[in-house]
Amino acid sequence: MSKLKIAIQKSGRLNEDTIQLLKDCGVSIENGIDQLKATASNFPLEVLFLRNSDIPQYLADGVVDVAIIGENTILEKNPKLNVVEYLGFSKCRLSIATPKGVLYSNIKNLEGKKIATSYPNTLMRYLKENNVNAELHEISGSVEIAPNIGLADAICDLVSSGSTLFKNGLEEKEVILKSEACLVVSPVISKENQLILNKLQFRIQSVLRARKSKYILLNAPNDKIEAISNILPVLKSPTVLPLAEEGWSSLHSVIDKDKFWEVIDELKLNGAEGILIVPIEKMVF
Ligand SMILES: Nc1ncnc2c1ncn2[C@@H]1O[C@H](COP(=O)(O)OP(=O)(O)OP(=O)(O)O)[C@@H](O)[C@H]1O
Ligand SMILES: O=P(O)(O)OC[C@H]1O[C@H](OP(=O)(O)OP(=O)(O)O)[C@H](O)[C@@H]1O
Ligand SMILES: [Mg+2]
Repeated sequence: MSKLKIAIQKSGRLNEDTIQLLKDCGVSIENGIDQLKATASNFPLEVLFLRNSDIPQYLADGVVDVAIIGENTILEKNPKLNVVEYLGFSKCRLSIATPKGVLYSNIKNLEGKKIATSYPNTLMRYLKENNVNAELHEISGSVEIAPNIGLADAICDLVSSGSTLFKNGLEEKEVILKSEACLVVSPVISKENQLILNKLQFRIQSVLRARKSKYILLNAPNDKIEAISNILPVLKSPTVLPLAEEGWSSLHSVIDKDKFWEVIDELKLNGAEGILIVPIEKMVF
């Protein structure tokens, strides 16, 4: 039977969350520490542990069928590749930064300047769109040091908390793109493996949906059920079950995990009691 070949990062920022996602999808992969290839024991999947920068080419050539990788790497190496799912982790942005205090009102200020970056293609595209000519210096890491050693006037690199910029006396001036981990498919995936990918993607979607949601249970007087149902930011109308105590019911529903705190006071004002919020493992539609 055919196996879907998936590329994931060998080690680094994406590795742990990627393996956790596959685990949450019920896919068990056991690889020794130095092993670069592993086979799932309970799903037709072969996992290749690779360097991020090599993955776009392997996708284009069909050496792997699919990959979990930062969208920033795809946009830099091969923007034509097809992103089929955003995965909600490794969120960061690609930004232009200059030394603190340097005046900067817009991208035109970079005309004729030197910019150090690990993202020359993405940056060049952005500069071209804005009709700016600048000199790019490609560096593979520690880009933030470039202005301090006189190598560049500005940098273009990934930012998340901003602490690397801060530590190097730099200020973020312009966001070029926002990125997160995503699922990317090879343009030459076989029909057979596309069917396996559909199954994996269905599982991923169920896991991601569950991560965004919580299950809410609360007790309420019967005459308040309608008011409370109207407040709850739910997918469908809640399940209402009678309590042993006359005139009271229990309401159950699924809510967006970020919206709960916005409505808690209103729920209480409308008589909700004994509110429980519990995690959901999978949400299958
Ligand atoms: N500070 C950050 N916060 C959140 N996500 C980040 C951050 N830095 C990088 N990322 C994301 O994680 C991905 C992997 O980054 P990492 O530094 O682990 O690998 P790399 O050095 O780019 O690649 P390679 O696997 O080739 O060594 C990046 O492409 C980006 O999508
Ligand atoms: O805004 P922050 O939270 O400080 O994160 C930004 C830093 O994180 C990444 O580097 P990483 O730590 O992955 O090191 P690397 O350059 O060796 O990949 C990125 O290249 C920045 O330097
Ligand atoms: Mg990095």
